[in-house]
Amino acid sequence: MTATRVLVLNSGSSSVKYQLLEMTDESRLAVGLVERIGENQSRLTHVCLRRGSPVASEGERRERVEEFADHEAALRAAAEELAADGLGLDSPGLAAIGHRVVHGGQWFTRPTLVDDDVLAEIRRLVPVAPLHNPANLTGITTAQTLSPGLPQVAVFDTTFHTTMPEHAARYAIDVGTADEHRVRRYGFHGTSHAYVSRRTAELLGKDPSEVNVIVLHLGNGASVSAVEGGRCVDTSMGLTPLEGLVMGTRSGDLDPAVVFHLVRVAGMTVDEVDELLNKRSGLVGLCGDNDMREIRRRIEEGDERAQLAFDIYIHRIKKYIGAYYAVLGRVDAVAFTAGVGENSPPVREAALAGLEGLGLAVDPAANEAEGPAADGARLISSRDARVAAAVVPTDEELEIARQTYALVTGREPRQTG
Ligand SMILES: Nc1ncnc2c1ncn2[C@@H]1O[C@H](COP(=O)(O)OP(=O)(O)O)[C@@H](O)[C@H]1O
Ligand SMILES: CC(=O)OP(=O)(O)O
Ligand SMILES: [Mg+2]
Repeated sequence: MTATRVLVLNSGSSSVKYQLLEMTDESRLAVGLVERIGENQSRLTHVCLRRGSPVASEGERRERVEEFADHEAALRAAAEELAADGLGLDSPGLAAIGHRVVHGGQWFTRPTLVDDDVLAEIRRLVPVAPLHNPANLTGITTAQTLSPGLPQVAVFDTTFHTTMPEHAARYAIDVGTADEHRVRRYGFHGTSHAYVSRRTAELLGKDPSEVNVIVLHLGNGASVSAVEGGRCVDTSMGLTPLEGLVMGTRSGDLDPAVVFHLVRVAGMTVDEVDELLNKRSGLVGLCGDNDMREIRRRIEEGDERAQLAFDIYIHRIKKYIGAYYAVLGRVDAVAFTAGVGENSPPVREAALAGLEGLGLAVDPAANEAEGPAADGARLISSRDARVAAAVVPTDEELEIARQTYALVTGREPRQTG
């Protein structure tokens, strides 16, 4: 049996998303999610879409609610579910496992076959991606144990941003100190920004090299990037995934002196400030909820705290659209993606409201409608808008699978959407 399948693991701080793909036609054989890892009511949801052997029926959805104490336990459970469908990690059809790795520093400019040196480098970057890289490492080492000898490929969030020019990547601090400690802007969600900017070009009927796109990746973590002819020229996240937009639990941009103030005047430790800015800020810090659905529901009921949190969130997005418009000079499209970007018409409407002077205008009916394309990608701008606005669902897993399969087979990755 030729090995043409790729398992993709996207390990987040408290969840693992996984997908098994058949790369000859890019179909999904199984998808799953383990949420609330480390809590006593973790939940595993597994859907088998095509049988590997006659055990489970197609489209069967299974759920397990139990305690998965850590990412290793979660991955072992996911592997059991795959095995129950005859799609186990030891099946001969599996060509490789592709891992999303959030921080790859400056050096990983392409997907990389994992060896001990690569693992050591990902470990060295833990201090600058404390919510993500430890989970990514556990994902890789557990997969190595469960499928010894199988190629493990790391696909980095930072890679797409390594094309940023020096004037966008450097902070204006002492050069010697910055270089010694590798303090610079790396950017994240790169796999998503790459995929969505290409898919947006395709939606406009153009080659990626011809279009300039502002991509708004609005998930729990959120970032925006300026993509010029297919290359990233600026992005809102920096040394860590804390800079930039207001996020579910992270503050995004603030005056760095806020940190000194909280340490010196409020008597907080550096670790306490770190926890405040990463976990108790953003939407949750402002109004107690980080889920945009719940925030919109509260706004409908007249809740003022939820309204203010929403307004701050939108104001920051607008500032970045303006900034990246200036960086790019000419913009062909603004694309919304990830959980909030794909599913929240009020966010898209508010983010582009009042930007008619920049050539941006939303068609209210299109903004509410479902997309005609199979993947849901669609234009939401009004006819007279000079700059397109689009909803483009991201597919980090497909992109990681393509990169992984290309690396192990020695072929170029597919470039469509
Ligand atoms: N139907 C919806 N309407 C508004 N927001 C939504 C909807 N579905 C999901 N979201 C938002 O998307 C977020 C998750 O986005 P996602 O891209 O999956 O994040 P992550 O990959 O960081 O876990 C949720 O926290 C919620 O705020
Ligand atoms: C880098 C980052 O913020 O990732 P996520 O949105 O998955 O938390
Ligand atoms: Mg995400």
